[in-house]
Amino acid sequence: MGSGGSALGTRSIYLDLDGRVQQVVFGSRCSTAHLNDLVCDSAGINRCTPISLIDSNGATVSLDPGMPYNTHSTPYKIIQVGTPQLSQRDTILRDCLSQMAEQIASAFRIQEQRTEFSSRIAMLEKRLDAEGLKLVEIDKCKNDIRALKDKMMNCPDRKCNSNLTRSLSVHSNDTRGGAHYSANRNSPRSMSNPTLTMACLDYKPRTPRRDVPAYPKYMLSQETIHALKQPTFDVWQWEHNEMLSCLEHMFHDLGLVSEFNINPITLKRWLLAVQENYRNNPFHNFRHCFCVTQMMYGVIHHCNLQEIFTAMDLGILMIAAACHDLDHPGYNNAYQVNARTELAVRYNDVSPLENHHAAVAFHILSTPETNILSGVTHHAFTHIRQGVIELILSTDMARHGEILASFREYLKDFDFGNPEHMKVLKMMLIKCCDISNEVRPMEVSEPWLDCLLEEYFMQSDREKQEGLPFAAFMDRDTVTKPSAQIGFLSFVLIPLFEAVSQLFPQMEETMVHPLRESRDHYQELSVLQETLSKKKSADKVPEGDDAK
Ligand SMILES: Nc1nc2c(ncn2[C@@H]2O[C@H](COP(=O)(O)O)[C@@H](O)[C@H]2O)c(=O)[nH]1
Ligand SMILES: [Mg+2]
Ligand SMILES: [Zn+2]
Repeated sequence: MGSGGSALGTRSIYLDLDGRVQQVVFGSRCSTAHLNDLVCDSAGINRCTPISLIDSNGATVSLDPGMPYNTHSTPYKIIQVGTPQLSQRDTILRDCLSQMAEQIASAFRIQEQRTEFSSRIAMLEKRLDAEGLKLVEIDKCKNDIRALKDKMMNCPDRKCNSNLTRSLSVHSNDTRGGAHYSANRNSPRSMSNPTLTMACLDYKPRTPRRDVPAYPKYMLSQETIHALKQPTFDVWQWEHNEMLSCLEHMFHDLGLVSEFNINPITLKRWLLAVQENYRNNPFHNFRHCFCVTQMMYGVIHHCNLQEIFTAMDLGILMIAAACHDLDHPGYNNAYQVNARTELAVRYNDVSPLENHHAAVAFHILSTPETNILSGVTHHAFTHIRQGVIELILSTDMARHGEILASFREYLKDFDFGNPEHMKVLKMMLIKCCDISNEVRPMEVSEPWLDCLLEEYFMQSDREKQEGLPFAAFMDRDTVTKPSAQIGFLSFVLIPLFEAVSQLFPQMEETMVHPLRESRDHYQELSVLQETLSKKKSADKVPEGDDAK
């Protein structure tokens, strides 16, 4: 083998690169690493690739500056012996590149996932569409959740826009000491949600969340006891627990507790259950239940109904009044029918709400702890049940004309001994109490109108949103207080009370007169509003038009 040395201190080796011979020249003081790089560069392979040289005899030659020389005719072959060993810089570069690659891949994966999610959502939407109403139901749920949140913020069961002064009082220890009922304005049932009721075909009434402790006997002041019997009673000044105490007093006072052999604790539990099964709708809430029952109690005293009705009938009137709007969802029968809710489907569009109120009433009475009728005979229970159902069903205003017409017929020769006459009289009485807000003083009745319109507007807003028919009298764009009341007073309330007052003339002064006054008030208000709006339009006429 000849020496690859030179006078300049350089050396050279020959490489066989796929049959082509290449000379590599390097300095005599070149490092092994540098020589490695030179060989790799000549062969066009990565400098990091571990290589070995093989001589013409097949022997391995170590790659270092002192390696044996060779000639053009005995070139070394290059063998790659492993994966490249990376320099630190290359390692960093490789890591960066692999991270970038990973990110690009994951971006692609995200895109793929997005596409997959989109198609899955589209599939679900298709399925929901295919299942028709369910999509609407889900929307309703969402709206209801929104409405519930609004309601929680606004505390709806309240006295609307009214600032009444306390004219009546409750003895300080009768309800507020905690030993009695606790106020429960914002119970979790505070939702206007027909969907939830509708979804629950086997309605389970709420049971009182607290048991009734042994408590000191309630003490209503004499003033309150007296005021409770009047239609002028200020129903806005009482907390729920106070209203419960008042209701309790009424049942005791009418002798129903002894007549029905009611355990006083069971009465308290029943009242709590009734309260808890009213929702916090703007209008159809526990306070409305209280108003109707208090008016019934007032009418019983005012018209001496104890003389013409049995205790059982009085019980039927009072229980029906307290239960007549149980679990009202805040949307009327027209909505139930048009929206084809579960209630409408369940009751074949026939008074779905009233049927539901009655069913809830008897669910409550089917629970031993809240069954105020557990002490009566089987026969008496059946009679009371029939009477209460009849009365609650008669509160459907769709039956107003029919019931009033029957009563007018019987009035021609009214017979207090005729069960059919008495049944229709009871229907008339609960109907009167149900819509009696306008009988009350203006400062009590007007906030109720605000509440009623609030509930109406909620319904028509929803009907518009759901593409359902909506009633003009519920439309916020057209209704005013006078427009809501003049017709209702003239054609519904006054004729109704006038008919009953033919049997009980004492109602003329206490109830029919206030109704006429209210009608006159709203008629005056209507004229005033019209004049004002005409003046407003006139003021808007441009000056140039005046000159004409
Ligand atoms: N325009 C008015 N409508 C009234 C008023 N008070 C009651 N009503 C309507 O009657 C029903 C009564 O049935 P309910 O069992 O639902 O309470 C009520 O829904 C209203 O539609 C009134 O003062 N003005
Ligand atoms: Mg009702
Ligand atoms: Zn009612």
